Amino acid sequence: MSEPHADLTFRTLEPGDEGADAALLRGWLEGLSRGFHDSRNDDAEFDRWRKHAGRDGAVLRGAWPAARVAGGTLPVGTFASWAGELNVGGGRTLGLHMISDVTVAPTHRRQGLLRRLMTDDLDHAVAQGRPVAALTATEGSIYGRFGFGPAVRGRRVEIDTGAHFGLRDLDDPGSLEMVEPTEAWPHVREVFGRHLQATRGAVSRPSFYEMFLTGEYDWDKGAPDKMLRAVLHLDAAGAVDGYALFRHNGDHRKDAAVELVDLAADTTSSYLRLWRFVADIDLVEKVRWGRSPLLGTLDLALVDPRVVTTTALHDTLWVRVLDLPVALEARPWHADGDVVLDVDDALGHTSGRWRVTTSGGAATVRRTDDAADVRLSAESLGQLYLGDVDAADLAVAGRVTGAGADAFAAMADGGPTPWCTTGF
Ligand SMILES: CC(=O)SCCNC(=O)CCNC(=O)[C@H](O)C(C)(C)COP(=O)(O)OP(=O)(O)OC[C@H]1O[C@@H](n2cnc3c(N)ncnc32)[C@H](O)[C@@H]1OP(=O)(O)O
Repeated sequence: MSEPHADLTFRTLEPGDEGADAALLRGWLEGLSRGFHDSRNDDAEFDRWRKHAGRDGAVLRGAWPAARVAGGTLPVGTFASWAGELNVGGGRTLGLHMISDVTVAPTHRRQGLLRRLMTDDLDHAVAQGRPVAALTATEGSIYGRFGFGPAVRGRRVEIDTGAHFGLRDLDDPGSLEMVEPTEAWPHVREVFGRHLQATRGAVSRPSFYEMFLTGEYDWDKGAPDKMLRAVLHLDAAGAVDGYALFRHNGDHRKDAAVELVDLAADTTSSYLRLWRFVADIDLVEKVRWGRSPLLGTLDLALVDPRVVTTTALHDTLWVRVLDLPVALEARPWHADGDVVLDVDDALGHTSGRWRVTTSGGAATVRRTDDAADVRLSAESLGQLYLGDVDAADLAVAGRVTGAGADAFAAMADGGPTPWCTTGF
């Protein structure tokens, strides 16, 4: 039997490398667009994409078929990754391997091409010393087999900002200023940077967020985002400590609504004042937001919680542990204890038995030959890693087993619930 994929050439490309083959890069981008059913890209779009992917230091993997009828630059598989940061709780961030742009052409689907690209890429992540990998998924059925679990969930909400909207206590010494999104951008970047350091489950933003949050270009529309608006919140001393980016949906009748694009703030009073602002916009009585936490400060500050309707609940971040001791020692723990985990990891990165000893909120983790107290898969480990799902609930579902499951759950389970407002 011949080698699998013997007819394909596997390459990695670095868009940030000036000497990279521009024709292959262009082909890679077109392969990606084809895979996601997007339109072709013009020269300006290619330049824009390359600039941002280059700034991220992205590594692009692809599989190219031998040229037959076509010119040979379009790959039949695409896969991108780069280094970022993940807040793992307890005020700590870890190096993150961020994965995106995964496509396989219809001619080559279900022949193990994604498996090959994923295996190569995770090996690369380990070689780079990145302890955790993450992605956002198009389908829930793809990534569990590779050790990723849905680790952060979020909600799409519609908020009735009419007569029933009211906040309990809003004692805000600060003020608001509407500015152009490009003027807001340096502040948006700084406030978000603090949000990343403070929020469990938050992920650093890829470079393309600048284009997206300044309205320079909306990739979905293929045009600048001329409807984007920005407001900054300033504290009593005049320093920017919060922002909201939003756009009106263009409907000036019954379905007039504001879509909240992004909102972050350093303090609760700044956060709620920004919500008050968005809710008070005239001629609009609906605000929609796709990045709401499962239960957030706004929900708890509302006089009438029923003004919030959850229109969708989704997984926002899939996580895969690559270096188990580094990952588990970085996250917070909630009870002292000592258990031996036996992890079933089909790709091998976290396989085997590990003694986890917790004391005073911190863990030490060592490889061991001792008998296991707890058994779980790499996928379950990824799912419970940030605390979105309790180990106790996974135990009830039969996904964390063994005599030490209750002890492990007591050690691992505890807030806060993670929240991620970054898509990639
Ligand atoms: C992070 C991101 O970018 S998410 C975006 C994912 N991409 C898309 O949704 C674009 C459209 N889909 C595709 O391009 C392809 O179908 C891909 C990339 C999802 C899968 O690529 P393929 O090369 O067909 O996957 P591959 O053959 O390596 O499959 C590996 C395993 O996953 C399974 N699998 C692959 N895709 C799916 C799926 N969509 N649903 C369920 N199982 C799947 C295969 O059956 C196989 O299982 P096995 O190991 O038990 O035999």
